[in-house]
Amino acid sequence: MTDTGKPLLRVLQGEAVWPPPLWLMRQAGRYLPEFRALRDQADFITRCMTPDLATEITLQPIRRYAMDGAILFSDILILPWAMGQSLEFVHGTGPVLGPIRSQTDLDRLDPKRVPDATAPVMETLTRLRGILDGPDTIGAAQGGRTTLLGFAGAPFTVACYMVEGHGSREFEATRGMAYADPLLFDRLIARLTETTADMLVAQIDAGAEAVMLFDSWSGLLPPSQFRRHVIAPTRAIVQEIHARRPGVPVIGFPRLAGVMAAEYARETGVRVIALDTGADMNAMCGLLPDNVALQGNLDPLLLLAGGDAMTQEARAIRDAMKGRPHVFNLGHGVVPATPPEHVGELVRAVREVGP
Ligand SMILES: Cc1c2[nH]c(c1CCC(=O)O)Cc1[nH]c(c(CCC(=O)O)c1C)Cc1[nH]c(c(CCC(=O)O)c1C)Cc1[nH]c(c(C)c1CCC(=O)O)C2
Repeated sequence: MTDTGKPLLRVLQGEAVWPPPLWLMRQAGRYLPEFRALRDQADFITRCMTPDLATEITLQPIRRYAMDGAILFSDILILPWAMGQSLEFVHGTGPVLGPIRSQTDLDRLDPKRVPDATAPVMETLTRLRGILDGPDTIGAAQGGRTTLLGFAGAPFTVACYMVEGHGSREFEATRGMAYADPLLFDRLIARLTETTADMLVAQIDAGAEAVMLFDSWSGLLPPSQFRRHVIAPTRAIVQEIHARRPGVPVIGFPRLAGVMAAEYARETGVRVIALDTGADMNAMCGLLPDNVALQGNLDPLLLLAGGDAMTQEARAIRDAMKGRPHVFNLGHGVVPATPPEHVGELVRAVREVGP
């Protein structure tokens, strides 16, 4: 099958496809027993940096559910780690980093390290693309339908973890720094903008057919800060990718951005906007240019609950988007307690079209 035959890639390029292609954020993860089995073999960073393991983990949900998209198994915090920031994933706590609070801290980071440090990630993408499009593996079993997605965190969300040094609900140290030392914060965002664009171009060269920018905490910012730290750097990254690798779609996920999501979609140049659970997809359609595709947005907790309520809501989202370029997905990641059978039911419900 040629590239243009992949349903997800067609939608990412602006075409309406029925029924819509689907994949799920965090589709490779703790809810899968086969993921938990590999989890004991190595710590999280080692799993991301070992092509054998990262390739296998990426493919687990593709084997089970024949998803239309395979998203690279990695993390948004691999970029600061590759620049030299200390990073550890602590069981039960999440990521812990040596916080960046001064120009001296920022100067210690070295963007020149990124290509070497992320070489195993690129190797993983190249292997995945070979398998997904290859003749005698799961690629063939699924008719080569699966699109390979690369990703990065968007600068603001990555800066949240870099400055705070750990996860948070409010990221007060980060948002405080943006006001108290705007030049330092701008320099951090600028450094992330450049390194993120370079890393995504490298992911495309290694085999990614589209890339996604996760801006999970963009919704914490008021409009003026949202324009400065979310829209402007995202636009710069999208322009750089489009200039250097024309035609490769970028998916943007400005989580919790509310009404600012419309301005984001218009101003950044993303081909696809991923909407969170709280967004009204229909209302958003009216605010978007016709050539911007939508992705989303079933509540991950409805997937956890399963049953008729889930399949009905999934079909309602799907049917409301009929005729528009739409990628079916969740509004945020699969939660770890989700029964894998519910994912199977969801995939069947979205793919079954009535007479
Ligand atoms: C904010 C953020 C991070 N990472 C990511 C985001 C943006 C999306 C979102 O808002 O969820 C993105 C991400 N993280 C991971 C992927 C892989 C691809 C996928 O399956 O979606 C992607 C795309 C793997 C992961 N990243 C992480 C795990 C769990 C690691 C484990 O326990 O094995 C996985 C599968 C760890 C991680 N990584 C991060 C946190 C806060 C944590 C700890 C919380 C948690 O455990 O869920 C940072």
